[in-house]
Amino acid sequence: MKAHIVTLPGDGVGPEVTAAAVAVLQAVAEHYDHQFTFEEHLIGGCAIDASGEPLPAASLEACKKADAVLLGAVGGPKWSDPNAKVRPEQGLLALRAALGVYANLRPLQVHPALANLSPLKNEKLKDVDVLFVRELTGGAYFGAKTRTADAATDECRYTEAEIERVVRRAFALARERRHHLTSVDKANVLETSRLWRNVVQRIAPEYRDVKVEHQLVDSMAMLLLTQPGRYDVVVTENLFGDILTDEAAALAGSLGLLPSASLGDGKRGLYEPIHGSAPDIAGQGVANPTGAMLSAAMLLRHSLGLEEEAQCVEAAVSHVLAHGPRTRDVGGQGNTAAVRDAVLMAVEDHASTHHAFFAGGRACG
Ligand SMILES: NC(=O)c1ccc[n+]([C@@H]2O[C@H](COP(=O)([O-])OP(=O)(O)OC[C@H]3O[C@@H](n4cnc5c(N)ncnc54)[C@H](O)[C@@H]3O)[C@@H](O)[C@H]2O)c1
Ligand SMILES: CC(C)[C@H](C(=O)O)[C@@H](O)C(=O)O
Ligand SMILES: [Mg+2]
Repeated sequence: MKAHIVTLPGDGVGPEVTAAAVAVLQAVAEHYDHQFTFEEHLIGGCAIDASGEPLPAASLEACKKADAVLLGAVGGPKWSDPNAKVRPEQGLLALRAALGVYANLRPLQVHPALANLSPLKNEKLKDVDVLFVRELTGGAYFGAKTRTADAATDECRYTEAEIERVVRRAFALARERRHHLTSVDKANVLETSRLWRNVVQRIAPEYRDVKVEHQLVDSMAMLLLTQPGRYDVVVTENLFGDILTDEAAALAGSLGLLPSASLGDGKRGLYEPIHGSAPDIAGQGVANPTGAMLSAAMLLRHSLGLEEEAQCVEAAVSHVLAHGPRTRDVGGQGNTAAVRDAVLMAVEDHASTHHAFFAGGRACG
């Protein structure tokens, strides 16, 4: 198939991990006879430096015309002055809003080879398989903001329609998985959370085969660490989802491991690892590219409908996590390039094993 992919490497380690993810997509194209074209654009701090804007019009226009968008990370100390008029993160938020990608899927699994890195020893970590569905285009991130000399506000606003579309997406995903949905809110305090809970309760009867539970976000933060194996799909609002998924990354062993897919109503999606620009390691070539490469797998699955190819990339990444090389955040000494090259070889192995075995079929892994 033909697909046009816009890449937005961004800042810090963003370009380092995005290059690895693009290499994986190029390997998939080569081994499965697809034609993927790539077009790189600016976003974030590098875009501010070049044009004064965190999301230049040319970048947004290119994303709107693409089949999928692959993003690295934005931000860094150079642009983090709290009094700055323009910030890299505004570019990312504007892009998510403009693409209408309201459902941010963030899967969490714990690779058996990394279980020793997890803070949990008492849980069967191999049973951990959680899909977070984070609302991505509403809440405090997008509400009105005010600032006076000695006070500031961030309005947290949700409409029923905004809640309903992401909750329906989460129910549908629960149906494809283990039929269990946990809705996380702060309904004991926040009006937006009471509306959120009302919407979940109203919709639930349409999905009788899905068991629903409500959990307050503070206790959820604790339960995620003590009983992660009991969760299937977890749906929550924007800010809670941001925080809980970095916590989830600690369970997996590193923030560098987790991917994400941001989806709207169409096929086009925005794919990015959940981590940031990691200024403390940027430029050293040691960033873990796993989250970015698994985001590329999600791109193949959700925007291009290439499930077998997605599974091939996931199997290749899993193979390399098991056998190395690994980056130092996950206990290894390998650099980004070494991990990338090992994954590329594993993709080739999987693809060619399959072709030899099935004489031209396309399954892999
Ligand atoms: N999607 C995004 O673009 C995104 C996401 C989160 C943070 N940010 C931005 O990134 C900047 C830095 O934020 P932060 O330091 O709080 O979070 P961060 O995710 O950049 O880094 C947190 C810690 O995790 C480590 N880490 C992150 N990614 C890694 C990887 N791939 N491999 C190995 N280690 C990795 C870092 O070295 C650091 O120690 C901020 O400007 C923030 O706004 C951007
Ligand atoms: C950089 C920032 C705006 C972003 C968010 O909070 O959504 C990041 O933390 C993420 O998780 O993608
Ligand atoms: Mg975050």
